[in-house]
Amino acid sequence: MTISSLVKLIDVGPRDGLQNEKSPVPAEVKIELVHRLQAAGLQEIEVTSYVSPKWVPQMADNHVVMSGIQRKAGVRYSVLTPNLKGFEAALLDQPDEIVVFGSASEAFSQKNINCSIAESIERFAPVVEAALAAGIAVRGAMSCTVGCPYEGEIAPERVAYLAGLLKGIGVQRVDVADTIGVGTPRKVQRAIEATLTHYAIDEVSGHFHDTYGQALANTLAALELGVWNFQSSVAGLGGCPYAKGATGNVATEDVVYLLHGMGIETGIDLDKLIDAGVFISDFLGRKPNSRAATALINKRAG
Ligand SMILES: CC(C)(COP(=O)([O-])OP(=O)([O-])OC[C@H]1O[C@@H](n2cnc3c(N)ncnc32)[C@H](O)[C@@H]1OP(=O)([O-])[O-])[C@@H](O)C(=O)NCCC(=O)NCCSC(=O)C[C@@](C)(O)CC(=O)[O-]
Repeated sequence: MTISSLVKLIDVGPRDGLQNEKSPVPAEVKIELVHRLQAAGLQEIEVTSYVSPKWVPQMADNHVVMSGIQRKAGVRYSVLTPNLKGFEAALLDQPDEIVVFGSASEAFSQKNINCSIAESIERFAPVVEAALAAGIAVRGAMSCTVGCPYEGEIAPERVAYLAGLLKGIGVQRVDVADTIGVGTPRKVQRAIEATLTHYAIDEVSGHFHDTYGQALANTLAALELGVWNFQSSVAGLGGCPYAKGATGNVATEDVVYLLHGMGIETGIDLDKLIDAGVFISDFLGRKPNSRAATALINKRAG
């Protein structure tokens, strides 16, 4: 398989990146982050989630954030919707894409969305149907495709099983997520290959957390299989509230540096992206968790 000469990145920083922050991040800051990401050339941004504010308080301002964004033509804004209640709320804010989020691990499904895998599919089915009827695209996030914080290693067959269930209810494309960042290249490739038994390569994206420093290697391994859609988080923000100890997604800056270094186009201006990462990191009172950003910031400082 040839490596694609073009890669599409979905920055999930405003959602996956910020959902785990303990102190509330004001809606204006989230909106400004989205504006900076789109100005840097991101064409897909995962903005927020319509989940229970009791479960994830940081995303309680979903409506304020979504309605406060000055949308840029050509940019796709996606949001997470776990059930019809979330979808109905999201619909008012007109996302371009909704994301239902399932898990290859039963235990993680219970901890994250309070139901079994089978029950999650029953909940997602009417959401998918309603979204497609409203002309909204549907993505499915598949958590724990290589490892689970509660069950340990996850076999590729379980990924194929989940992918098949999502395909069966009409989910158009899926993310192969290494939620806790335990994956290494061959394991990640097996999870992707399992997904490819139900989805075409153009419908599969990689979503790698960087807990063990493997996310860039895993990105390269996915590229080698022909994957050309990836999720990443500006400044390496994030973590999942139901995956203790897991760190953020791979930093978008690091992925862009890797891709541009390989001659792969992303449409992203790395300098502007770094500034977006500095903006949100300054607000959070820390340095961007990106090796490329740190190196280039030091270089700028001379
Ligand atoms: C899914 C539920 C809602 C089920 O939660 P539940 O308690 O089973 O739901 P319920 O239907 O019994 O409702 C309980 C209460 O929640 C309310 N409720 C019910 N649904 C909604 C909604 N959509 N929006 C707002 N409120 C809602 C509902 O109205 C009710 O309110 P009450 O009567 O108690 O006041 C809950 O478990 C939840 O919100 N979980 C949040 C999970 C989450 O956001 N996790 C993080 C994102 S996933 C992730 O990060 C992984 C990913 C995608 O990045 C990929 C990867 O790396 O793996």
